[in-house]
Amino acid sequence: MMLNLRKFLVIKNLSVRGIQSVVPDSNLKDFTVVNEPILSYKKGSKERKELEAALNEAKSNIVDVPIMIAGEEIRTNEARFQVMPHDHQHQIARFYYADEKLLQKAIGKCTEAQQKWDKTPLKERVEIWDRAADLMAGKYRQRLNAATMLGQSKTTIQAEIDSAAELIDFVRFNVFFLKENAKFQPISEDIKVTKNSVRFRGIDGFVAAVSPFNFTAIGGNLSYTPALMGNSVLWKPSDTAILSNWAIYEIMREAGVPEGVVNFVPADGPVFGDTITKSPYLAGINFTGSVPTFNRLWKQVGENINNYKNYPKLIGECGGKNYHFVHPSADIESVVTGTIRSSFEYCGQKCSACSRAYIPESLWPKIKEGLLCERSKLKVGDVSEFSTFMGAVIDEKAFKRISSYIEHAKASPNLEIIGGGGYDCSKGYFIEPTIVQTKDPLDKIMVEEIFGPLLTIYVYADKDLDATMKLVGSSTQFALTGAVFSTNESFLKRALEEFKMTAGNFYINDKSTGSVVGQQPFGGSRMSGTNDKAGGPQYVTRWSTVQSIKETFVPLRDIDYPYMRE
Ligand SMILES: NC(=O)c1ccc[n+]([C@@H]2O[C@H](COP(=O)([O-])OP(=O)(O)OC[C@H]3O[C@@H](n4cnc5c(N)ncnc54)[C@H](O)[C@@H]3O)[C@@H](O)[C@H]2O)c1
Ligand SMILES: N[C@@H](CCC=O)C(=O)O
Repeated sequence: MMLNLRKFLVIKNLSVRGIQSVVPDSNLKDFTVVNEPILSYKKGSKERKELEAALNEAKSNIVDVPIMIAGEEIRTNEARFQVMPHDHQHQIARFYYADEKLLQKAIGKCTEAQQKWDKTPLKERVEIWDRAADLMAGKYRQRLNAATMLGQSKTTIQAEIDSAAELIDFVRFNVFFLKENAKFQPISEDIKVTKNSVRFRGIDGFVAAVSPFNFTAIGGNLSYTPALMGNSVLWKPSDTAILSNWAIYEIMREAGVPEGVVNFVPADGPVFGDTITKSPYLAGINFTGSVPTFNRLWKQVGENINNYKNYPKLIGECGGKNYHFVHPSADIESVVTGTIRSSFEYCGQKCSACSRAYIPESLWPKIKEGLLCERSKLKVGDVSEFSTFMGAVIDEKAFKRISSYIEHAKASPNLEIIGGGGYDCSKGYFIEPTIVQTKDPLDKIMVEEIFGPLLTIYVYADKDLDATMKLVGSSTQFALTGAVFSTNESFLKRALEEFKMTAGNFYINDKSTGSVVGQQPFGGSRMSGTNDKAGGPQYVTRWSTVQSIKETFVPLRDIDYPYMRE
């Protein structure tokens, strides 16, 4: 019996001998990337003139933004409008909600498109992304910035670092990281006998990208990075970032992303969440937003777990209660400048914004003086004016939430408003940059995410340094960003250990905001998110389902093992 079988194998394997590897190399040429430069917008500069023209154009139009499903433009009977937060009677975009039926249609088309898209060689995808980055950096830079400034109430510099630099960086660096990751191939001990390889595959099904209002770049990253890796996507933008997100969609289409690969589907949040989590084809959720929304989605996935074709991948980057911890040895000017910028740039609506600070009694008089002096110089108003430091908060809901904390501060005996505290929504949703001092380090104002221009300070007795350090990690459920200020090396070493689990992004003698793609990969731990580090090298691989392939070129001969014949 054994002999006969061997004979059979020998004959069969004659044809195996001549076969070469059938697994193609990725063929990605090597290259390096650098971060997109931030333009100056000085008076008379080319970029300033171009931005002014783009702002005028965007202000004088209401852009009609359809739902896009596999290239089909869809409009429903009920139109909605995006307004300028700093002038809420001024509409800049008209858009429509996809209802459950349209979302089901999008899921079908998207899942179908994935099959073809995943076969597109990496090289071709990389070329599309390269073209897109060039379009964003050149021809469409000011369209993106103007849409972000007017729609999300960002000042020139805040738009430039978001909808220009960070967005372009996401597009370029994710391609770079894909290429770097593709370089890794597993060990093949003798290539003439066996070749081992891995290849990236998209996930069969669809990925739901759900993006927040506060960063245009995040919308682009959440939707197009899964697409780069061979997935197809249903992108639900935020209602308050429609215009800038639509610009990204149009640019990616012009660069060559085929119809159906990313489908632009504004929708009511819960309707979207309920529909995608019910679908057996849900391959993943790429979410950035608040904790309650992500928790709801996660629970719904759990409830539907028996229905899916794949275990859906869940990425959720959520909120924060970010801190500045100041040691008695700190450089006062750095503390003041960093805290003002972190707490109040973009109205404190960066997930990384400082909203609680711990300051030693010995430095408090000088730091207080500095903070109040700098705060009083901040101009709040129309973001089209180049002297404006901050615009309005995003919408009425945010305005009410933030002003309720100001009212809480006014009413509480433990809290004192030492700067700002005013708010007015008659024209735009304006809230003054506000500084509160608290006697209670565990008051809700020091614990909950507020997401607005409100900084609370707890002044600690220098002798209570150790106990105060403990408060940083124990006060809140979040661990997104944090900063420590000190000129004492041994204290900094200690802080590095003690604060290890309190922040996914940790800063030493720098403000808690301003992460840069490729430089400070971004994400928080604990309830601040799954910490998949957008802008870092691993992020792209999260959106791939990798296949390992073993090819054997030498015939298999033996069923038994040598020791069995001894
Ligand atoms: N960690 C990070 O990287 C990061 C970055 C930016 C923003 N954020 C966080 O985002 C929040 C602010 O953004 P936001 O106000 O847009 O957050 P949000 O949670 O209100 O909304 C985020 C997105 O979810 C959608 N949504 C709402 N309910 C939904 C549901 N039931 N199912 C599916 N989608 C639903 C919204 O329409 C929006 O598109 C803050 O908490 C901030 O800290 C975190
Ligand atoms: N990249 C941003 C955070 C994004 C969240 O809003 C920063 O670090 O300032």
